[in-house]
Amino acid sequence: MLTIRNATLADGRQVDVRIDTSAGRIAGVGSTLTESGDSIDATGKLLLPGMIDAHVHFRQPGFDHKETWETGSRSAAAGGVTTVVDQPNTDPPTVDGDAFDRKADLAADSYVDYGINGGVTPDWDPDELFDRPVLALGEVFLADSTGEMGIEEDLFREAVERATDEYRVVTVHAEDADLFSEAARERDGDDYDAWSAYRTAEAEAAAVERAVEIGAEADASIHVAHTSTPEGVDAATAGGATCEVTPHHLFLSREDYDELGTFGRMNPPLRSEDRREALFERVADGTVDMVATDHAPHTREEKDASVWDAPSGVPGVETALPLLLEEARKENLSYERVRDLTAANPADVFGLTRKGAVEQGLIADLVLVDPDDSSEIRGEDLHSKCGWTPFEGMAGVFPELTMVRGSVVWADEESPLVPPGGTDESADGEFGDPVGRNVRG
Ligand SMILES: NC(=O)N[C@@H](CC(=O)O)C(=O)O
Ligand SMILES: [Zn+2]
Ligand SMILES: [Zn+2]
Repeated sequence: MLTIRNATLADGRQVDVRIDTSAGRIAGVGSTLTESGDSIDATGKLLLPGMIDAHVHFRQPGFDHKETWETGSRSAAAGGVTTVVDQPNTDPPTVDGDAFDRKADLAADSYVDYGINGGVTPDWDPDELFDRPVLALGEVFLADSTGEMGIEEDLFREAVERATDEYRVVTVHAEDADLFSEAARERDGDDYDAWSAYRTAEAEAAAVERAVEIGAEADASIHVAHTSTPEGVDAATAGGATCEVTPHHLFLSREDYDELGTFGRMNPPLRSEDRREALFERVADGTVDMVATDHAPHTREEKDASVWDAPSGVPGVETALPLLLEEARKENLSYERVRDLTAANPADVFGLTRKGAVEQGLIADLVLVDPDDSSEIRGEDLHSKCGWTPFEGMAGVFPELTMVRGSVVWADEESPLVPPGGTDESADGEFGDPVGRNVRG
């Protein structure tokens, strides 16, 4: 047993939290718990449910040079993410039984819990896929992105119907390539803003509307990935779908291209400051269901290309919760909102009923934070294999301690707990053992 004493929860309650470390569960939450076993003093510290990141690309199999399950999940643990959902655009793409099994073997190296999504291409094998513990279907690409997995509408409809029969959520990459601006393609390769001019906001909104329409006809659970515009959020919400927003669309805009160059190229692209602010409002007011990172690392060498040739995608799994906690520290978001965006709502949308809250009986996925300890985000301090971040120089509040099912997977040098038999020291903390498990069994 471990007692975390006098911690502050997101709703402001100061409680003792008792953890059954062998069962990996929260044994009690209250103000008068009798201590038994080890205890740590968490006075002045914030205790949150671990972040559930519904959208990561850990790049294995096939692209180990960009990220691996070990490096990606370490980055997650150091950023307070205790569950990730990996997307199917790997090599091979996760569209059949063998590809799923291969990825599941690689995920055994994960430091945090994980779900593995199934993907859809013309040669997908749903029977084999749904014979496996697939968490959800998606991201299903309605336009090409990294991995060129864009599909036609009739196949999308078929996939939505099958996923619904299998009681799975369908996560959609909603952009309509017919509405991309071909005129923008004439702009120079170092005119980085051209990428946002090319993959238009209208292309997102139209694709979201179509996807939720098809979803409604099948009575499906549609989740719109990385909605980058207020119009996209409003179309998803109006269509009865859930949606996610990424940190890069919340904290970066077209005005950052001068600084970022191709390190600011992703799909869907960065939008105007006005749209970024309107998106932030929808995150703060509860219209947006969750923040998910779309952690999509590429190497510096790959990004060293024209805006038309560089790959799309940015890392984000380690900086998402810290950036949101910085907004809460500045009182732009409530801690309860941060908790709902990063844990309670993803747990609810993806059916992870034993995760997502600091409550007795739930799985002990926990993050301990000093809420006032803001620090500078630097790519060199982060643990992703790619070694860079688009948030360089911004402020974040990083976890002191991250726990997955009662095991310490990350402890920074201020942490009151160190991982028993931790694997190795990193510059600013220590990892425990890789304890990640498939959340679907
Ligand atoms: N978002 C991106 O720009 N890239 C993602 C794929 C995706 O989410 O579309 C990637 O896997 O690189
Ligand atoms: Zn996508
Ligand atoms: Zn993605």
